[in-house]
Amino acid sequence: MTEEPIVRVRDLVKTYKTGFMALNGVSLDIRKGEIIALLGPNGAGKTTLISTICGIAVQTSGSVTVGGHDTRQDYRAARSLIGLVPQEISLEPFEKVVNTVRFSRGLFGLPPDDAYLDDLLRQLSLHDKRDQKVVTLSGGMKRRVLIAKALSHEPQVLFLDEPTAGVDVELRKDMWEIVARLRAAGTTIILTTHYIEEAEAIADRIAVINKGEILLVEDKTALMTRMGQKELRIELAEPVDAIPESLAPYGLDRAPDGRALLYRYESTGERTGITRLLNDIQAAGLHMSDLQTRQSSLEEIFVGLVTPGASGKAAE
Ligand SMILES: Nc1ncnc2c1ncn2[C@@H]1O[C@H](COP(=O)(O)OP(=O)(O)OP(=O)(O)O)[C@@H](O)[C@H]1O
Repeated sequence: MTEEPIVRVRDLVKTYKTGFMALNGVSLDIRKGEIIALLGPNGAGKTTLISTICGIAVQTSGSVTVGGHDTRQDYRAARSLIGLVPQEISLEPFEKVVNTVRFSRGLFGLPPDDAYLDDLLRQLSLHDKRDQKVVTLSGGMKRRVLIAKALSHEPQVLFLDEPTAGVDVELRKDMWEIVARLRAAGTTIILTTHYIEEAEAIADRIAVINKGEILLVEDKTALMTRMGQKELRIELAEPVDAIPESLAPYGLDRAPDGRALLYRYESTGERTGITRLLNDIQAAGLHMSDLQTRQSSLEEIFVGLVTPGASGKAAE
């Protein structure tokens, strides 16, 4: 039996006052306990989608339920299950870390629970900073405080809008570890990101959104296998000026220096044609010095999906 999704989005349309339709019929189920990454170019509608699910923006039509509660009819119950880490850092600079987190919890009408908050701060490696003023923290620590605030009322679902925008690589990896730990503790996580390697590193599922529409939602590994291509790089002992006519059917590319031939094939295909190609290369009188294969990255798949006219295959 499949479990009810923790977040259920149905036919969501959001038209702003300007008349701009930022969401055009989005439907999406988010499973309990997963990490789902929303990928999309600038202006695709990611923040609008998150804001609408969290009840910050009101949809024009369609519905959202969180834990079975409709976000319009039963806003408080739905919102109490959600933690939101916004894109912008918005913190009281002169407040102590622990107070700002306590305050967030209070906003949800929950009784104080310092044991929970201490535990949370520990989980986010913020415990030794609990009595420091926010203004004295580094940018990375401030982001952790935002996460602590978002989790202060013990929500089941955490939305992270661009959690690592503009942070350095080391901090980004720290953030990935935090996300992995939260997931292990049972939190469902929805994140938007511009960094495709971020989605590749931490998400279980990928949703690609473009121009207010969801283009696909798929298991990350399955997506990479289904849409990924492999490239075989055949290094040649002697450079060639042109690809021999007999090899034309393989659609090979020649490396700019003529020292390698590139062959692309479906990674899922049973017949890759490689054995025949290698025989034909030898028959054409070329000598190979090395072979390397490379799997296309999520980034290449993504660009193929959202760029008009790019890789016809991915746009199918
Ligand atoms: N309050 C608003 N009024 C009018 N248009 C808006 C409003 N907020 C967003 N938009 C427009 O809606 C579209 C989607 O914006 P949104 O912020 O959801 O995209 P996004 O995918 O989060 O983009 P980014 O990656 O740049 O953050 C954009 O074209 C944006 O200009």
